[in-house]
Amino acid sequence: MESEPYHSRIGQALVTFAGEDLGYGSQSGRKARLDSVVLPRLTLTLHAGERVALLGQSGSGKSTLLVELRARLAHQAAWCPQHHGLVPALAVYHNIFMGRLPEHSMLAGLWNLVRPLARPWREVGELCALLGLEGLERRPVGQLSGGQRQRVAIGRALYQGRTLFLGDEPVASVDPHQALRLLALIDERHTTSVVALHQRELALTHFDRVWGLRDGRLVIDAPAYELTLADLDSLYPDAEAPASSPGEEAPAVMPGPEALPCSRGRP
Ligand SMILES: Nc1ncnc2c1ncn2[C@@H]1O[C@H](COP(=O)(O)OP(=O)(O)OP(=O)(O)O)[C@@H](O)[C@H]1O
Repeated sequence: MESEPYHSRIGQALVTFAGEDLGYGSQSGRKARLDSVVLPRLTLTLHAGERVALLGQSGSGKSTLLVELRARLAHQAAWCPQHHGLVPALAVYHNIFMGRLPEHSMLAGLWNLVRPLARPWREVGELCALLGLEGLERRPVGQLSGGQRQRVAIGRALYQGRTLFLGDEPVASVDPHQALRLLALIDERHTTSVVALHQRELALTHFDRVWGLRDGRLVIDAPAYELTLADLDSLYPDAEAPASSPGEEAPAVMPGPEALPCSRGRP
């Protein structure tokens, strides 16, 4: 994937965690309290120009880290969440258009719901063509396949037009060829990205840097060219464990209404 050597693309630090606790808590008045720490004493830096693969087994804290990055990067970052956050009853066009909703007036937003505006219609159509969604612009998202929905969610993030991309498993439901094409599209339109994924090979071949989480710790923070698949295997201690018995499912992560991602500095 290399267009320009990694080191020459790296710019200034965009976000630094210096021994901070990341986890979930609650808000009382203006005070945030951290009730459960997922990533204690996290130390890492994201630099401009880096393409980072974020790995770790389920529950290791990838989403927790991404949500905190998003909070710190505010409007610089396009966001593609794990569960897509699409509105099933609305058409593909409207779901992608929502990426820029905050930039439009309330009236333009409402008008566009009834009758798409010419310019966004053209822009979204172009994006749909790139994403392999051409001809589906008017179809409600609830009538799409899982992979198509995933591409709509990526389309909405691309439509935000930011320089930085944060994706929580954005290529989990597509085939390996599509995954490569989508990652290339994300790279083309963003100078910096952090992408959670489970495809270890992709992490090594497509990204500059790998962050690996295990047992609440960042155990890998290294350039991809220094790593091997065996290094990444060490992030998945359960890989050899016997499969769970039928009917025994991993607990779903269901954030309670009062639980808020938050962090606590620890100098
Ligand atoms: N809202 C919340 N409140 C409290 N704990 C939470 C909340 N969301 C997640 N957790 C816990 O934080 C830990 C890390 O979860 P997180 O979703 O960050 O993991 P993940 O690596 O993204 O997992 P997956 O690959 O399954 O998406 C888990 O133990 C989870 O149960």
